[in-house]
Amino acid sequence: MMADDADRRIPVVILTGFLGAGKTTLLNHLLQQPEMAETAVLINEFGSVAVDHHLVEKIDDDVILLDAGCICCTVRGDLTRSLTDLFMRCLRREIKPIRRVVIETTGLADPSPVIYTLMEDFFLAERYRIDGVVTAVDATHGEGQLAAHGEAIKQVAMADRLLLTKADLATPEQLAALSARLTTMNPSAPQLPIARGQVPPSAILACGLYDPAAKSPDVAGWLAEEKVRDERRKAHGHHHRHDVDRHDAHVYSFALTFAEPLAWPSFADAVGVLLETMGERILRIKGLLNVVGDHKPRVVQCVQHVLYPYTRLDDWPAQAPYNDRQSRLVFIVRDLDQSLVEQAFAMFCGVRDQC
Ligand SMILES: Nc1nc2c(ncn2[C@@H]2O[C@H](COP(=O)(O)OP(=O)(O)OP(=O)(O)O)[C@@H](O)[C@H]2O)c(=O)[nH]1
Repeated sequence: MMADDADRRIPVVILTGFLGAGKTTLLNHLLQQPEMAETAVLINEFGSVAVDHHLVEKIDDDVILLDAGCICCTVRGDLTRSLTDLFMRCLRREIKPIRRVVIETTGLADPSPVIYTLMEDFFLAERYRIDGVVTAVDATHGEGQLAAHGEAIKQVAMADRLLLTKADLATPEQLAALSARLTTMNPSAPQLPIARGQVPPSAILACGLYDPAAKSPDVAGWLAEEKVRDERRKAHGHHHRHDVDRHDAHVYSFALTFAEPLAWPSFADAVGVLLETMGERILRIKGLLNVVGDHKPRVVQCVQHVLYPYTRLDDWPAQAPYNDRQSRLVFIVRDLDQSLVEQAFAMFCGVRDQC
């Protein structure tokens, strides 16, 4: 079934992709395009201290931050509430009309519960339709992530469009090998290599109604599993219980807060040593840093063993927790003891976590 002109439901794009694949970068580019006007954005993050919503350069305030935690586990109820609330606020004309919603999931999200919720929740399914699952795959780290993380496989298999990000950093051989791998996993999804998030909106919009039958047989199975989980949850009244079996229990997040401004060279040394010695176990680092001599907050990003060039925000966010101008770094790691990371910062920067 295709969405026709009579379908007045609000289209929802689900933007997914493994940790650090470039979802926020892509979103920032898209939201600058006139075709994307009147788009509400829902952002979900895994770490306890959210960073991404400060990095989305959106002029108005249609960016909604979902509760901390992963959208496919604890935050599902919050997704339903946020979309319901958004619709009702539009109806009551408390906010400008919206033409579309983009949901940026955490890099660890299994998209199936999000898809399931949008298709099966009675209130939502009457008012919203899935306009496509767009999956960003990091051309430089994608193959390793697909080999190590079941979530990355699901994100690819469920996609309507696959964006091979960081094409500027990948070799032609890397791109070709990744593309061949993606084709075997999801032959029907068009693939598009992109650099620095630069993709025309037409490449991600109007994918048609989400059709699990057009995907690999696994996809229908994952959605059926979701139904079973949902029924079990309802039967046991465990609406807010974390699905412990959904994520790899070895992967977890912690945040470090430093009260004193950091000297950039010492910080770079600490991160350099961490990435060199424990890079395999560091999936993602991101945060805002108060650097000696710099009035603007620096945005720090690492994906596995790569430290990306820092950027700056124009000003410190006015909202807590960042309004205290302390540096905060969120780590998503696999089997890595927080104390080892703390030791590196104590040794190189002479700072201790405040929490
Ligand atoms: N050179 C280059 N860097 C990129 C590209 N896309 C993203 N990056 C960088 O990669 C890092 C991670 O990008 P994000 O857009 O934050 O990735 P994400 O998928 O939103 O990350 P999570 O939300 O943590 O999963 C940032 O430092 C980006 O600047 C690209 O195409 N080329």
